[in-house]
Amino acid sequence: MDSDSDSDGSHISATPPRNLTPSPPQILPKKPISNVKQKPSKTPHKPSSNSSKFPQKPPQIQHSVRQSSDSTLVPSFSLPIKKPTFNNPEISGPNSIRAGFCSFSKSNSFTKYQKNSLNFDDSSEKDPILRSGAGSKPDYEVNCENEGVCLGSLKKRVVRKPSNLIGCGSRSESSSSILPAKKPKSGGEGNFVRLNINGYGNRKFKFKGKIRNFSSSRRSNYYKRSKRGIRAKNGVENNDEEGLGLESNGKQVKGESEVSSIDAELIKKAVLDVRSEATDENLVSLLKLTHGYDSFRDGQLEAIKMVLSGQSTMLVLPTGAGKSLCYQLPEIVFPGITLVISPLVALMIDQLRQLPNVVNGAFLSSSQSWEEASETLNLLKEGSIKVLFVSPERFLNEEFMSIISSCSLISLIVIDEAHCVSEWSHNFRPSYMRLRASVLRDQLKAGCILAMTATATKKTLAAVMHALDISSSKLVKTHQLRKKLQLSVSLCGNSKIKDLIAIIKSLPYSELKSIIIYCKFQSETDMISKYLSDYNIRAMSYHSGMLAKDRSRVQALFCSNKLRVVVATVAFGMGLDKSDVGAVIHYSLPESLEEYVQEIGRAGRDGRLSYCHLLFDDSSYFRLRSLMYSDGVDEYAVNKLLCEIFNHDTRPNGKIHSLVKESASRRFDIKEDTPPMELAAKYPLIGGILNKSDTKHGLHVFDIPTVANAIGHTGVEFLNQLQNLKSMGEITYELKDPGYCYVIMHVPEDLCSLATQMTKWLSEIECCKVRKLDVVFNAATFAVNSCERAHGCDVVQHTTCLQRMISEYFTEENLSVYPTKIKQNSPFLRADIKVFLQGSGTKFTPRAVARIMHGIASPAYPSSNWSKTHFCGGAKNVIAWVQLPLSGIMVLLEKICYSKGRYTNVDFNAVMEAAKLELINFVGKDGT
Ligand SMILES: Nc1ncnc2c1ncn2[C@@H]1O[C@H](COP(=O)(O)OP(=O)(O)OP(=O)(O)O)[C@@H](O)[C@H]1O
Repeated sequence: MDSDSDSDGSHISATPPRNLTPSPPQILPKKPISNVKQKPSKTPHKPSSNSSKFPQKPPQIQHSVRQSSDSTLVPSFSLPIKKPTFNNPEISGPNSIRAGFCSFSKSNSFTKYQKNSLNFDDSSEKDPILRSGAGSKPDYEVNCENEGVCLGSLKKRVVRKPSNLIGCGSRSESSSSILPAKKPKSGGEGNFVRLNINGYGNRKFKFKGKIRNFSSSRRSNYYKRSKRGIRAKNGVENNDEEGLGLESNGKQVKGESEVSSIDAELIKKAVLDVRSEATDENLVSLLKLTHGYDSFRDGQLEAIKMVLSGQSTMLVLPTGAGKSLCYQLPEIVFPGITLVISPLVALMIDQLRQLPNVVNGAFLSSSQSWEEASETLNLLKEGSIKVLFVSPERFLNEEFMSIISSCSLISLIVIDEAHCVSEWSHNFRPSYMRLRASVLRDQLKAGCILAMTATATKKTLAAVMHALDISSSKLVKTHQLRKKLQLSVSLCGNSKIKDLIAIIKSLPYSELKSIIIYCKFQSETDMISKYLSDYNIRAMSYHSGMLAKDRSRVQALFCSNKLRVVVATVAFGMGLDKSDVGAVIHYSLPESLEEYVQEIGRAGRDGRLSYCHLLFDDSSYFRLRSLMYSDGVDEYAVNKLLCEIFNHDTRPNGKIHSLVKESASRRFDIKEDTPPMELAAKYPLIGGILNKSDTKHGLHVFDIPTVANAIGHTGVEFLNQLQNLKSMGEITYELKDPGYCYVIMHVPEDLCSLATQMTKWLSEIECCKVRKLDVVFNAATFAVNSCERAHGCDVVQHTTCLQRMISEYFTEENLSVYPTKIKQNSPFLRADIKVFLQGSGTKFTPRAVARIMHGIASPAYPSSNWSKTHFCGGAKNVIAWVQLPLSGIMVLLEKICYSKGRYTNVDFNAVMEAAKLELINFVGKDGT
């Protein structure tokens, strides 16, 4: 499975693998039939077993259908990073790089905006907010001026640093004066990975791409937008039907001209007023001056007041409800810095852009060169940065921790996407585990913690609040879904893709100018976007397998309304603040209600009525459910791993030891990252490297010209692609013997019981993920089959019942309301396992057998070995003549049928149990 994460850090544990066999694509005509038109019928389509349940014309909708926004408008989101291209370093000499394949370090370019700053020197003693929320370093100053509050030069432009590529001299001029005395070590983060090109010496890659002046583009955007803003205030263009205080485009961009029109003295006074008394009135005045909004939205004021009074707060607001404001306002009022921990560089960039212009912001991510990271840290030490966005991986870096804790007063630590702290969330990230109250409060002396999320169940919230030591009374939570999202569901007929076309061609979708379609697999996105284009629906795909520049292009086209439909994997949408997305269609079942709520939350951020449709079917649910088990481990494997880690003879205490990742992954059948061969199938560049490289100690050493020539790339293209793969987290290079390094401090007394505990914990996480998928499927099934079709629900529209189920799920953690469709046994299962074991001479664990029966590959039992057995199945082409509807034309259809595994509809655990019994019979002992 394609996890498609563009995240900046470690993989989520127990997440399906990147590159498993995709689900079966739908039958596609070789040539589109342009004259086949979908006529919307007058009456709702009657559900039938073999046709789409989606009516050609949906039932009456009370609200007017949204129109596209003015296409001449400036995009509400423009990508600030333009990947620099290399000045062609024509590769002529024997230049070689050592490339080790691993994927724990994900790379992203460094961008830093310096903005006009707001500085303080008020005495904290006089000030209740400074006393309560400011931590324990009252002597701290941030560029103090004589006046209590001062604004930086209003004319100062936002400076955008050129992107850091691969540490080959792309450091900006200005950074030279503030280089740290010591080059940071790569440490535990895998950062600062550098390309070692023998023979280049000091030769620099020049920054060839034009450095876009972010400031000037923002300024011109502002001029265009501010007109709308004014009109909105006059009521001409205010479409805020919810009365949430939304501007017409849901967003007001701050430009310098706007700041310059504001009297700095007013902001200064407003800040001082809030500091002395954080009343509603004082806060609204400050909000208006800094952000231009007239009022707060639901939950904002309550959260801001708590934070300003130094009380750590858990904030749960729906996507697009305005969580960022809840730290943006306090950060202006607080004297010290605000650290915002954010999981994705894309999110950091977006949030950096949204900072009010009076605040200096920067970000640090694990992919920066040490020069750039040092530069930011130096600015931080100088007190020139008020808000710092950091990746959670930073908190694993001792050097960062010691710098940050020694140099700055940290008034506030914000944890964005805080559900990632909990292993019970839909998106647990091990790097978030370090974020504990003990680290944030005791080590960093943070004055206050603000944890924010849009999607967290009761169990997840409890875990997050426990980890961050937030009292249960400090939870600010509003309804889980924004109003005005119309939810509908349909069970697919024979052809899912045709159902999709029917939906898009019928009202209200046919009138919408901005639609996102979510798919599970990368190949699906390409296939569907092509299909839609063939039907004259302007669509493009977006997934993490694409080059960064292509992804940026798709996003920019979409945001400027030049592209109507984006067909994307989960990789699309984080940090996307496009207000006028009219619809989100799920072509694949989301893995959890959390994922569903996040993704539909990208529609209708402008407060207008928007549409969300979920298409589902049994077979893709079974397939997804199987894939949920692809990362799990056996107790047997955990035990073996622990024995190797704590081997007394070869690994004495107190010394650094390592475990080579790839071989360990294979030996213990524990999923590591995408293996090179799988990458090669996906990326020709990797195939070229594998063909032309010498392998030494697990590293691939190769000569750039040879490989670049072999695959028909120029040197620049080659290096760009290499960088791109690094930024996607697929590869790193110049790593020596990539492995896990560790020091044994204390050998656990009983490795066996530790292994049991660890396996139990991992399997609970696995079960939790499976149950989340079951809940989505059951909710969809209930809507289609059992909903009473009252209170606004009908054949397809299920806003009321889905909203009720979502709300129940998030408040009650009600995971098993409806019986699952998965079978607990099959009459032939044991016999099939027996035949399989007799026909293979390899040793298996019950999990390995169950995986094969479910068609899932694993490191020790790759699909190349087992996919041809009839238990696992394999890819094959089916060609058939099919008559097109309404035309009488016969067309040749080609369908690639992918392996599904014979027993995907039988519960994985039940298959494991059966395998265990057969293994006992077969080898005479318990499953080994
Ligand atoms: N009080 C307000 N009045 C009007 N607009 C607001 C207000 N607060 C926030 N906004 C706007 O709402 C939009 C969404 O805000 P923001 O990005 O903070 O949402 P979010 O809750 O963080 O969403 P997500 O979970 O998707 O990241 C932004 O364009 C922001 O400027």
